[in-house]
Amino acid sequence: MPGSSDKGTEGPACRLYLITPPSFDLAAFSGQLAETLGGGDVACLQLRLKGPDGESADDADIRAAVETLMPIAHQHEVAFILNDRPDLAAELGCDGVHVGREDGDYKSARATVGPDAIVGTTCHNSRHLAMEDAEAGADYVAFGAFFPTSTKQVQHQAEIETLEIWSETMEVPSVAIGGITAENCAPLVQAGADFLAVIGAVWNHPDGPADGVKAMNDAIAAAADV
Ligand SMILES: Cc1ncc(COP(=O)(O)OP(=O)(O)O)c(N)n1
Ligand SMILES: Cc1ncsc1CCOP(=O)(O)O
Ligand SMILES: [Mg+2]
Repeated sequence: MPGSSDKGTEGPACRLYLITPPSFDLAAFSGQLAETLGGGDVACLQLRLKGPDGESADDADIRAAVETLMPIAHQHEVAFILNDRPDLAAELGCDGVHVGREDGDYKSARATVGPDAIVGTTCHNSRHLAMEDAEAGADYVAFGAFFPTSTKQVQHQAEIETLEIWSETMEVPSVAIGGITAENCAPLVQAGADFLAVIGAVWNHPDGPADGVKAMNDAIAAAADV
């Protein structure tokens, strides 16, 4: 993972993992994305075109979004990760892919995208699943949902203790997700999360998404400073 946890060495111990809004007008969103990524530190951007009920955009819309948005991410030195689709990630040259438990397993994602791409997996609240994927070679493991969210109908809640034990015992970076905001993120940072993945906290920020990035950066820095 880009700039992943440098606990005890240099650089931030926890960084922002930004996920796109569930839908957007591509022309308008590309300008907004550039402005947003200019708002502060973002480690990676995940393209996730998917509504709260799990309905995904069609392949043509995903392809068009990757072709337009990946260069913008790269101009800001932000890694570009595609949700759910190792096949399209490989075809389109994305930096990585995120796969959940219903998106095929880690090994087949890795076989599709190759050895150099980032592969992250959803592990809900399970250190067992995370350990299996980490040992198989996953670049990060994601735990969640930590807080209530209206962005996705979630079936699993995660506990801060899961993150704490993971960060004390394992080297593979962890991502925390689900209802995370600048106001509630401190315990996740202090539990050792390497990345905080957010949608609403940035895209629904009352002062706009660039301020949303800045607010998350400031909250992470403040929590890490305690
Ligand atoms: C970083 C990150 N973590 C978890 C998820 C959720 O993936 P999944 O469980 O497959 O659910 P969908 O996002 O596909 O609805 C994620 N996308 N990113
Ligand atoms: C994709 C996903 N997986 C678990 S919760 C969630 C939604 C995260 O969005 P938000 O940051 O708006 O709660
Ligand atoms: Mg998925």
